[in-house]
Amino acid sequence: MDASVLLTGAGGRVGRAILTGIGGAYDWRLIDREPLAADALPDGVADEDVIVADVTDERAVREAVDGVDAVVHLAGDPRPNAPWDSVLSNNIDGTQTVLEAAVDAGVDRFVFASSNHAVGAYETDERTPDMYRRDDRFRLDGTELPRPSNLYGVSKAAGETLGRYYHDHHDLSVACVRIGNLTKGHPPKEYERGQAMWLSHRDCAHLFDRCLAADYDYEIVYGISDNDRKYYSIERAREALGYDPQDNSAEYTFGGEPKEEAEPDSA
Ligand SMILES: NC(=O)C1=CN([C@@H]2O[C@H](COP(=O)(O)OP(=O)(O)OC[C@H]3O[C@@H](n4cnc5c(N)ncnc54)[C@H](O)[C@@H]3O)[C@@H](O)[C@H]2O)C=CC1
Ligand SMILES: O=C1O[C@H](COP(=O)(O)O)[C@@H](O)[C@H](O)[C@H]1O
Repeated sequence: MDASVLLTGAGGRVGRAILTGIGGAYDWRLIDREPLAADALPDGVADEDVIVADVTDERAVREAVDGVDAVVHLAGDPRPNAPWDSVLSNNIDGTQTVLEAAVDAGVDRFVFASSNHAVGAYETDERTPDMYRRDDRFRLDGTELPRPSNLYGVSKAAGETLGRYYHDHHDLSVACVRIGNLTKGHPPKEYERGQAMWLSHRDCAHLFDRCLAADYDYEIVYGISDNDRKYYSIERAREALGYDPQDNSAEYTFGGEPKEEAEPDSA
């Protein structure tokens, strides 16, 4: 029998990438505060498993987690410039509400959509733009302390810490994925930083699949493709989760077009 998974924020960009890639591999329950488009639903999801609710609504969340094996928690305000009242409610309170309900319901694992913005302040004037380039050796590996870029990044660091708390005190397996820049079809165009932290749709789906299948306690990993340009290590994701990404922004021009075979990367 397939594992049952609650996916929060199912109608968004990351949710759609996951459902397109691994929609057939799990029994899904989907929650989003916006109604989900019919074409966003994997085959076979029953109407009662598609829930329109806010993740700060404790009663709705408790009903939603009842009976699932795992939670993939994506719902939140994804804007790097989001104001404090929004990230406090949607991202921090929402994450705590889902975690508390998950442990009370006996859920085994929790996968949290963290962000590059939890560590954006490592990108100092001294390091940039060199760190975005192929031959630069600077790497963050997930063991460093958060250094958020903005209040949104603070909310993601808070989510990681909430995950740590619920893991330590309630024995919940928790994987925090510091997602880079998810872009469909090609890396972000003419954006060195974005190309260094590109996460393709198929690598995104595969990474979240590994988060749902591997055995771990508490992990913080980077969610990027195997880009030649990178300043995030993906070694921990490989080791702890069995992540094996297929895409690389170097296979595209700076403008985002697929390169001809054997065309060298100039950056
Ligand atoms: N797209 C990206 O490149 C990255 C995304 N992330 C994180 O991944 C998660 C998903 O991001 P995206 O799919 O890009 O955003 P999105 O805005 O496309 O999707 C978010 C979904 O969550 C829902 N939502 C928001 N607040 C909610 C609430 N309080 N209750 C219920 N549903 C709510 C929205 O209706 C939307 O469908 C976010 O937590 C974001 O911070 C992190 C790093 C990069
Ligand atoms: O966390 C996020 O990061 C990505 C990439 O950040 P950016 O500053 O390079 O745009 C962003 O696109 C996404 O909306 C956000 O949730």
